[in-house]
Amino acid sequence: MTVWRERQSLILASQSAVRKSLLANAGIAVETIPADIDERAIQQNSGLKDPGEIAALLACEKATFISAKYPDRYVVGADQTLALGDQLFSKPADRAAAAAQITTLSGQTHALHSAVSVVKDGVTLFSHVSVARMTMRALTGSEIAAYVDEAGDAVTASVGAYQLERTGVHLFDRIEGDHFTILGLPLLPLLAFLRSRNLLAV
Ligand SMILES: Nc1nc2c(ncn2[C@@H]2O[C@H](COP(=O)(O)OP(=O)(O)OP(=O)(O)O)[C@@H](O)[C@H]2O)c(=O)[nH]1
Repeated sequence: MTVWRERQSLILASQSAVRKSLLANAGIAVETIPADIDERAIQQNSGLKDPGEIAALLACEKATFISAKYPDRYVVGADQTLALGDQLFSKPADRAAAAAQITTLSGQTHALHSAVSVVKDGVTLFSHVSVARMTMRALTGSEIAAYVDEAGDAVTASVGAYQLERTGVHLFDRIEGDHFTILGLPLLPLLAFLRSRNLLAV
């Protein structure tokens, strides 16, 4: 059963398995076509410093890039940034970089900005950014090493070096914000927009 009313499926311009699963589990017919854009170059050329604005720009760029190749299709783009004060983090390159990043985040509260855009025929129909605040436990070196060993290479798959719904949950004392925002997709605002366009059956 699908709740998606369009004849053609929704396109998710993302390689993110968890973003796809969030949409598919909501009963939406979705296909993934990752956008091959240079995120770091776009970010640098924009001159933007605000983590929410950076996420919004990149989400829109991904959706627009794919929309140009798929006329008459609804395309969703998403992006997530992590900020500790003025410091922005990217996905750690390897386990050692993940351990160093977690050491920096330990005992502090960082912000995850997750942005989503919907583009059709090159027109941005919807754009939204949600924020979650993540308070990490004060972790010892051996606790961080044990976490990285347990989480494995998955630590390089997300900007925070954690998957909250898996081992990452052990890193936190407190979480403020919605679960989907933390996983990288402001799902509820996206569904509200799609519903407002009469694209959902529920
Ligand atoms: N499973 C899981 N994934 C997370 C979590 N937090 C962040 N992520 C993922 O980390 C990635 C954030 O990096 P992005 O650059 O936004 O997206 P990406 O994975 O590179 O994919 P693109 O959309 O193709 O750029 C996304 O795939 C998020 O879904 C989490 O707690 N759990």
